[in-house]
Amino acid sequence: SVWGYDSDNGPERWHENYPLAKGDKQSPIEINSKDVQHDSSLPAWHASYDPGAAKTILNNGRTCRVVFDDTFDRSVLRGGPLTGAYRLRQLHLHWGSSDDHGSEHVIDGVKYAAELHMVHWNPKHGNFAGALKQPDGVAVVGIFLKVGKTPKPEMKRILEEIDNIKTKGKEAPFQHFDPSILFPKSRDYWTYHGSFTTPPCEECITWILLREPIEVSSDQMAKLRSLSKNGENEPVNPLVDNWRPPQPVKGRIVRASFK
Ligand SMILES: NS(=O)(=O)c1ccco1
Ligand SMILES: [Zn+2]
Repeated sequence: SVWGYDSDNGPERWHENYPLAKGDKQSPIEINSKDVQHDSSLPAWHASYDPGAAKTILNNGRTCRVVFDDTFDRSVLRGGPLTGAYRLRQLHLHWGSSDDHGSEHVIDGVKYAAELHMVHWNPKHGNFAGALKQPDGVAVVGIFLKVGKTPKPEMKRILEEIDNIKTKGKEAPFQHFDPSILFPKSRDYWTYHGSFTTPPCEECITWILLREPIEVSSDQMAKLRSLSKNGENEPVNPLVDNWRPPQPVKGRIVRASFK
């Protein structure tokens, strides 16, 4: 059966069809501050996104994804650990069945309610498919979502669309959206080399994980959990717990831009 997050097709079995899943540079990982190397030479990262590049939002049965026009250098990420400008292709989220878990990366034992990924690729490799085969092919900015009392209004736009994409395969226009409004105040980040957290789990990602979580309300998390894995007119199967657990670090160095 197609890969997913259930007991019969979940992360423990992905390697049966996707051998890369057992590689030694897999993501996510657990980050322990005591093992992190502060690198004072790490530059700041910069995103310059064109709100006009946002196109659609869709439920693919595994996550809620916003897709951007990446046919030219329209919305790009540069700096930080990166060389060159990486094009924004899509953003999506991973979340739990309750507020106490849901993120993929775990920070000093802390699991956040959700984790938002902004996926960018390096145009020097021609196209996204080519970038997947390169160690410097893809850059993902990860933002943690923490449940609190002062939810960030910028998440509203995405969550308002949920009602239009309840079931698998549903898509809706999603335009005039600049995802940089989702960034927290601080630019502090951790970076390490890893993989896609979903099959085929290619090890082509420079991860840039923001230290400061953004806040969402418990109601907003409930909204996210109202998405379904199933298609219209199929038995309801809630889209929750679409996260891969931390993978072996295997001696990799995680650097921090901050002390
Ligand atoms: N979760 S992730 O960011 O590694 C991913 C999977 C597919 C595209 O992006
Ligand atoms: Zn992801």
